[in-house]
Amino acid sequence: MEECDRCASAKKPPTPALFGGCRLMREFTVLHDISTALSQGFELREAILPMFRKVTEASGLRRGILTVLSRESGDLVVEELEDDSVPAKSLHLGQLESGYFGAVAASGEPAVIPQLSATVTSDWLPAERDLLRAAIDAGESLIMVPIRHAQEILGTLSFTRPPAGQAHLEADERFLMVVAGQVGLAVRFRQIAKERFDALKEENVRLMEQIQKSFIPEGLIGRSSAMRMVYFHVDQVASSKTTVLIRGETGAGKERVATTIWEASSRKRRPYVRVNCAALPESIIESELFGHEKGAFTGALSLRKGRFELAQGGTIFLDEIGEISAATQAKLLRVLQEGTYERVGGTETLHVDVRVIAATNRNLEKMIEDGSFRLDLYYRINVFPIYVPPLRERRSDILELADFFLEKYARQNGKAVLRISTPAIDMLMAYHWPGNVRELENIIERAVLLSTDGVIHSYHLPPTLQTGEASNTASASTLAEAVDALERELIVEALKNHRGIVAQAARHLGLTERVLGLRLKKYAIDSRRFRTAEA
Ligand SMILES: Nc1ncnc2c1ncn2[C@@H]1O[C@H](COP(=O)(O)OP(=O)(O)OP(=O)(O)O)[C@@H](O)[C@H]1O
Repeated sequence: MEECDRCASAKKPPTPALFGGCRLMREFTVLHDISTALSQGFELREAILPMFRKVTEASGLRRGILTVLSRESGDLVVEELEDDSVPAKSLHLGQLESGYFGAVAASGEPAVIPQLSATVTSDWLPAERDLLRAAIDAGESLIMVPIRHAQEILGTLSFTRPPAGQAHLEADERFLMVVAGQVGLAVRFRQIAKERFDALKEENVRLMEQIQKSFIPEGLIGRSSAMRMVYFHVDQVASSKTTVLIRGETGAGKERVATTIWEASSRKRRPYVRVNCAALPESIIESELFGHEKGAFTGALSLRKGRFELAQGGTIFLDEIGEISAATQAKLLRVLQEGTYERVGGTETLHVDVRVIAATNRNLEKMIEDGSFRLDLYYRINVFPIYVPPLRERRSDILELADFFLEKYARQNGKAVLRISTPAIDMLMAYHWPGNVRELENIIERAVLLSTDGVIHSYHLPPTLQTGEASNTASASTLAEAVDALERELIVEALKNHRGIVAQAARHLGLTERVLGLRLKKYAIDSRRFRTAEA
């Protein structure tokens, strides 16, 4: 390798050719590789082991050892070492100043021992001797440098050098001091990251416990952890006047959540005004929201109060807020910022004290990018976002919701519908619910109306739910097979309802006992199975 300019101009031979050719140039390259290695991975190990490899490959040094002072116990601990014959993790080198490694860390000065075998004394800890046993036996040298970050000592970095290379220990020390500077940064960065990560983890556990214990608001069904998170947020925000933005797919329950917030708030006895921004034509939305003066436009025969005025002192729920026009966005922004507005066609400035809850299923961030939603309005409404998850992400809520709607619509329609059959439950569970809770509610309402025997069967559910597997008709590729599957289900249901008594089940199905017996044989149904089953 060629000399670098610095070696040549110094008019002295290049520093010893340990790296082959000019050591300075090689060191520079290696240091670059080392800093790249140290920036990898979240765990210290993922950075240190590649660093050891780079150093040993480039320099002929061996047996990298990293010790780090524990920030909790103050002990010096072997964090990583290259020689995997030594169980590093069990090596605690004790408090600073005990032993040889501790002395280097405490003094903050590097140390070089040219001949380990001749130097190890009783001052060394047994753990240190174990750590370097192979190097002592091989007559190697030890170069140890402190690791610092700013002025704080973090630990030590050491390598050994086989006997043949002992002439270069000074250059090794200088090189390792530079490496130690980079290692110090890497260690400190990961210590801080780990402490923050642990603190967040603890906070997370605490919050999850709180969420598990948190209240379940009346009228909101579902105990899935996703919904508990919603309840937790409702609980946190309800009593304040903070603007809330509820997000989620259509039918997921955003309006239900908004109503719950109002019900749980101190404004419960004050007005609650709902506005569906998507349902109002652009031409009238402003006058709907802010009212208009008499004669403001053709047809404005008298003064009309807007929804904000009607909600004075209470709460306004702006559903589908993503649908409002640019002009209305500007006016809304002013209301949110200053609490003032004028009626359409009016000059009098009105002051409002209204808590705003908004909801949308639109991607507002994308709308901001497109220029169809104002960023400043977004900041004003996105003060406390609550995300209502889609039903397919909280399947454990499906049955509870289905039972809730079953009871509601049975009561409303004066019907004694008591339960949902197992195949129907399977279908409800297997479906992907693009219309979310609203779709489930509509389906149960319809099924309650269709049911004649107090049970919701799979055939009471609409064809969109007939996913084959769920309705036990997965292999029903022909009409005959589908009919068989349905017949089988009806027979099983009848047997369940009549505790396995074939005569009663047959009567219920309008069959003779003999015909039902033949069917049981055909479908390999054992009626005795239902003797203890729930009626
Ligand atoms: N967790 C729930 N518990 C009980 N009923 C619910 C729940 N979630 C939703 N519902 C009911 O489902 C139906 C649809 O809910 P809601 O109108 O709140 O949905 P949404 O997200 O506001 O829909 P959209 O985006 O179409 O306005 C309503 O009848 C509502 O009462």
